[in-house]
Amino acid sequence: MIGALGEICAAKREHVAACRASRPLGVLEAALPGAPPPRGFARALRAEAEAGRPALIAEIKRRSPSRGLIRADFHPPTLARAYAAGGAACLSVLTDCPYFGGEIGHLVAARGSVGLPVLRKDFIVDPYQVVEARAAGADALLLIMAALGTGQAEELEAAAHGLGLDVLVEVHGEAELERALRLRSPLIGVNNRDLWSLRVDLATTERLAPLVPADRLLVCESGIGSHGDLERMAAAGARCFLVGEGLMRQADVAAATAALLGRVPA
Ligand SMILES: O=P(O)(O)OC[C@@H](O)[C@@H](O)c1c[nH]c2ccccc12
Repeated sequence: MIGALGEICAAKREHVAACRASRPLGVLEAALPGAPPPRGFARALRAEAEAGRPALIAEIKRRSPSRGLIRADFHPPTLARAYAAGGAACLSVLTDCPYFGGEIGHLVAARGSVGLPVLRKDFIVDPYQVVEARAAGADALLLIMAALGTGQAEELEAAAHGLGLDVLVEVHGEAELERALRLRSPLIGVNNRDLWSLRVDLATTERLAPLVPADRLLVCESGIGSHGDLERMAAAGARCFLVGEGLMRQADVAAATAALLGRVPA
């Protein structure tokens, strides 16, 4: 693999090897019974969508390879509470370190300060990371089809489901969507950002939404900056929305979240 995604996944494999050496899988597994029970990530999204409200997954994201530093004033528990106050249905927390400035501790801290279900947002390439996610209290994780073979994705999904984690399966093209639909997860994320070139185009969701079967829940990801963008994506058929930068750049995160959802005048 070449490009941004290839580089990140190669670095991730090395990182996982180092983690495994310092904290063997058996140690992580021993921590699982002490982890807080899963909160039902897919269930929370479905409840919002069925009530006719846009279901927001609000993301805690310090930096990114394409945008550099996004938020200097970065305190995950405060951000989690602001998102909950603004009306988010779920949280997403970046736990990748070198590229996104995250760490697993951010997820633990954010989750501990609110009652919302939390997605571990990372580049999951190894079953070790699935156990690590659940041991830290994650309620769901992301699988990126562009980074995984179908068999590998199936194996990681089975591991996640086996631990009670929900899975958001991410695609950004027709071939990836076709492979994603062979998995069991009801949550299909269409990423408007191409993870190879890092370019964002909301038309990606418009192109792929008609190809997502009605029994799956479509999550529109990336590049949503306003309530108008959200309405455009809703018109394309999305009922769930994953938003990071557009909210992370605002001084008043709770007010910005409510405005994005159209709960107060924008
Ligand atoms: O900050 P944005 O443009 O609102 O995007 C959020 C989220 O979709 C994005 O962070 C993301 C989607 N899929 C990913 C995979 C890895 C890292 C990051 C992502």
